[in-house]
Amino acid sequence: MDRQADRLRQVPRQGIQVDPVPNNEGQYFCYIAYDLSLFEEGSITNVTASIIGNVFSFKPLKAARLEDMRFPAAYVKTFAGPPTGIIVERERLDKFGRPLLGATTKPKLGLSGRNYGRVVYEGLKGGLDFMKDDENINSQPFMHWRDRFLFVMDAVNKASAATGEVKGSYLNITAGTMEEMYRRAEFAKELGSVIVMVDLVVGWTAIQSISHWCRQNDMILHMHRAGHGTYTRQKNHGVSFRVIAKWLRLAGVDHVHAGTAVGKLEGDPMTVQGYYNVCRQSYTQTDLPRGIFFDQDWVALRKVLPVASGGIHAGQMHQLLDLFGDDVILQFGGGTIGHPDGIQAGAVANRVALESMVLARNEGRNIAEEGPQILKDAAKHCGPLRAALDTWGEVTFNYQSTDTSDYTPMPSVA
Ligand SMILES: O=C(COP(=O)(O)O)[C@H](O)[C@H](O)COP(=O)(O)O
Ligand SMILES: [Mg+2]
Repeated sequence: MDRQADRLRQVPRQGIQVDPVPNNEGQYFCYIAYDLSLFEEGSITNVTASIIGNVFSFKPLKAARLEDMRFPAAYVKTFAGPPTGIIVERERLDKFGRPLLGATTKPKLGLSGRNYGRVVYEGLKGGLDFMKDDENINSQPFMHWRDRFLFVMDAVNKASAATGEVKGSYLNITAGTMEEMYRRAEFAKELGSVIVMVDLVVGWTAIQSISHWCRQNDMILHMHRAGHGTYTRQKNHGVSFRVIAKWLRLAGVDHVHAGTAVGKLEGDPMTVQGYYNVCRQSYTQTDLPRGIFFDQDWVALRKVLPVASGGIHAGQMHQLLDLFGDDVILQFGGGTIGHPDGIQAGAVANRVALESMVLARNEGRNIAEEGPQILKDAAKHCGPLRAALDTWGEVTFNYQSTDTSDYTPMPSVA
């Protein structure tokens, strides 16, 4: 890594530089610096058409992977960025000093609007801050979008009244046309929702358009990265998610799914922390163990709140808090709704697990090591947490083992 860092310092500000010697996998690192005037200001669509438009299909190229990008401050300044940002979101929600808690409503397909609303109410009443539509919940024959919005907002209002807390549910406005997305967004606003959601598959122009709408309407924008795995997962071809995260911050989303490290979906801890840093730092420094190749000045662009979601449960609370800190949404779908005593009990278990862990951390305890005991102690006074730990068990996965094999040092070119 040191040699690679030395190498990075020599990267030119213009032109192409290819390492003369391949790494152990027979791959070459290549650095390309483009002239700023080749890009339209404020358009991720234009950036992507240029950077990944044709290159990846060239015949002589067996495979290529875009690992990272650095944007000059002058170009960053041409984007509006997240419409709300972490600071304003926390103020609007009146929630500070802890991660936010959410859950994806399950089963993802098949519920009627009324039954869907019941799940939302149970989760929020039990202590979650947010519930969330799943990525492919749009407007299907079993539940039209308007019915979903009405039943969900009824649940949000009732749960807010019952708990005295600000609550929300990400209403997925993803649709086949922009006109329809705006129609759904307007209705969400009319009903008093604080947040709307779109899927990454809507495309960059649609993301930037809806981001502008959110900015004009004081609405939080949640982004589900549906589909990203088709081009981010293969380590020798495609685009790293850290680049997608950078594009999304520029394009302007408030939340983005960025991985869990300890859940059911791929992503090692250090690399996932790198994605989080890109989302929520003011200035991201080169950090090769976390896959960050370049310094990036975000020039006062607001911060994106990363979302940890995908097969996580209360028994992993210490790991999640230790890995990601406070500025994150911890989203337990099956880990709430699959609770043996019901959805509300699942939400109570997650809220109690989170608050006990935050309290222990604030008292100076080492939660990474003492976490399982802290959870067991909290469960003595909380039946739902006890049942959750009995159901999903002790955590055995060693999240500190870090696979950095993707970033084998480049050979020296001295
Ligand atoms: O439905 C879920 C998670 O449900 P559950 O909590 O029941 O596993 C989401 O679509 C995943 O978060 C997507 O993955 P990612 O967040 O990595 O994009
Ligand atoms: Mg999902």
